[in-house]
Amino acid sequence: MTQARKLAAGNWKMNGTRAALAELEALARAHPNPSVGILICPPATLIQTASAAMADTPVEIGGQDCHAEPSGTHTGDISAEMLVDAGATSVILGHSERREDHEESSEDVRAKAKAAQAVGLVTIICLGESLAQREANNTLDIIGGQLAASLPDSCCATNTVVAYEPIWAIGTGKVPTTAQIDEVHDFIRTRLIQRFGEAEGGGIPLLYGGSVKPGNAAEIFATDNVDGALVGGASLKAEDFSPIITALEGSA
Ligand SMILES: O=C[C@H](O)COP(=O)(O)O
Repeated sequence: MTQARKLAAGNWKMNGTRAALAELEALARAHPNPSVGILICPPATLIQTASAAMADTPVEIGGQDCHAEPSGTHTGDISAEMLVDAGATSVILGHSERREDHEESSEDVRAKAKAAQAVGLVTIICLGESLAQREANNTLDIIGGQLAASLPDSCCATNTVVAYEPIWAIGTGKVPTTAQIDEVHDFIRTRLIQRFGEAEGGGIPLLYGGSVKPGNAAEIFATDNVDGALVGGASLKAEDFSPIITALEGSA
């Protein structure tokens, strides 16, 4: 049985304009007193408005990336301090779409995580294997390598969340079996405890991400060492994300 806190996190990716804030309002109305954490990571343009709109609600707002440097000549980038200034409490780092689109390495992710944790952000660090890597039976090697290199030594139960997102399950409707999720989450938990100790490593929430929907959430949340989800497409509409939150609240 996991000792980590539970979290339902939504990653809006490059979706949403101000009109989408109505979905946040609806989500907050549906969950005035949730027993799990609720986080939405909208595009950067909406962080300040969204955090102001959610100020008196349990819904927290996060970023989708940050730069490793605090300031400087980095056109188009956003620092961790800027996210905090805009009202973010968390930041997603190392999502496979950033690792691929922006050629981010695990070392880049670790530098960003250090910068984010230094200003008080919770870092949601993403790991995941490709279909080719899974089919070659390399999943645990890949995940182990990404985990070791992406997490700085400053990680602990209160400033870190790890999200396992098999790349082949993202936005595809394909979901691993619960046995496959269980194997990877158990492996990550064991490595976290080996590195950070029972209290800290055992307390870091482990999220599953990849085609989580209202119809499969309860089964996924019943899996050992699954403390929540990082949800893409189904987090864009309150009517889809709300039952996922409710399923997490109902999980043991
Ligand atoms: O960050 C979220 C993941 O990439 C999952 O996306 P998805 O729920 O649309 O498959």
